[in-house]
Amino acid sequence: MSSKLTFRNVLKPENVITELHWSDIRFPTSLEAHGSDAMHKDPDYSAAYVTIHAGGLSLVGHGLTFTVGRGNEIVCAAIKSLEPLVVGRSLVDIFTDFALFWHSLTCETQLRWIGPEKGAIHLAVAAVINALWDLWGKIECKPVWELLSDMSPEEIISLIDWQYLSDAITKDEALAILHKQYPSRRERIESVKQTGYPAYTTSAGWLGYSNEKIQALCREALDDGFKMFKVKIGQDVSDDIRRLKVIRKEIGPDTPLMSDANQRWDVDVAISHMTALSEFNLRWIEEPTSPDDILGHAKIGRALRPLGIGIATGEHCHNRVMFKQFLESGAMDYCQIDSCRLGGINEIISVLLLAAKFGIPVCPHAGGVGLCEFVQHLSIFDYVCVSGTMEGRVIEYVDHLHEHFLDPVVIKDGCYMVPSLPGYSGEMKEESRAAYLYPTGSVWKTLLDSQ
Ligand SMILES: C[C@H](O)[C@@H](O)[C@@H](O)[C@H](O)C(=O)O
Ligand SMILES: [Mg+2]
Repeated sequence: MSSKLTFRNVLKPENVITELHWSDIRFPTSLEAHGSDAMHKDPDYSAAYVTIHAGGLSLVGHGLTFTVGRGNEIVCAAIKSLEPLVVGRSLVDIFTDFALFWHSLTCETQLRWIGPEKGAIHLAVAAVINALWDLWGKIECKPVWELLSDMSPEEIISLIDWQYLSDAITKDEALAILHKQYPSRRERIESVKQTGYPAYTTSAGWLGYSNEKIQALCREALDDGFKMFKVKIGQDVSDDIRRLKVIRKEIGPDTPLMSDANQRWDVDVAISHMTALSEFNLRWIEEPTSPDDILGHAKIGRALRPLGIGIATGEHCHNRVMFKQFLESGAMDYCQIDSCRLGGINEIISVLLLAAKFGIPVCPHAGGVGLCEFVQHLSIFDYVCVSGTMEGRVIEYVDHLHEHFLDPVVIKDGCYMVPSLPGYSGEMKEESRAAYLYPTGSVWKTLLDSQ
């Protein structure tokens, strides 16, 4: 079979991208400490939001990348710099050789200097690529997980830029992983439609919440059917012990509980701090130290695994090359892909395949705006086409800002229900985009005037 994608649907050569728009949308979540952690005390969950229009098409692609506030200024400027690489391109050309187009964004000979494939420019790539996947799903009338799950193994691997991967995974190995799961895809689609995909909630455990708020939110989450929780830690040991006691009292000693330090510690401090918390039966410590410190994570992992604590990381992992090193060196027990930090689905698929090869479960990061909406598609695809299992896997859930989306996630009994509308589920309501536009939208006008 050819590795180039063939069109099942209606695209024509004249469907050329005519407009790429970006806007700076921010939600004042810091007012109530939603999303707060040991390093980000005042996050305003924000989206550098992109729309893509093409000639002869009424459908519009919507995408975003996530920041926690002022970073939006820089990411929006980076999206603007990508505009000449996107406008004027034909959709048929993009989708028939998506890897080539992806490479043209990440390897543009002047822009690549400020990456390559990391930081603001890569977040901007993610916003554009997310919008293109949304558009593709809408054109093919399928939710993105289904668009992907209807592709042959050869088509799937044609989406990936294979540069820098061959020492860890070859195309043949990737094909073998995908072919192994191919015959049983239908059974898994039926099963995930019935049961949904398990979620854990972080919403009860933000660092800035009082004891009373944590208690109330734990009870609410248990009533809603959540069976797994995550808590923010990392200030000082005694404060963490206080918070962990409150949570354990509410959820019981055995309910899976994960912890997240958001890069707070030096390596040795991480080991001693987590050793002091070992009585709380924590399944993982997430981002214990600098997200770039692969050897440091490996060292922490060696010290904490005997205590039953695994290492989770990935939400700040720049690209497939870093994931390759984390996975190959045994520095990661849970692989937390981020839908907006990696350069969109094309790069994420390569990480899913690496994780499958190294036998590490993928548990996506979703603590942000729109991230839950995106990552559900990725985990369902992983289950159907790549890993073939939900064993040890769980998707993060945060209970914030879903009301602003046209196709928000649906959680039942602690599980994500399979999305059914065409696209990537990240389209924000027009009125929300207008109200939260920074700094001129009505919500910000009122807030800024009152300060
Ligand atoms: C500032 C943000 O809320 C982070 O704390 C959040 O993404 C977090 O790391 C998470 O794992 O959900
Ligand atoms: Mg985290």
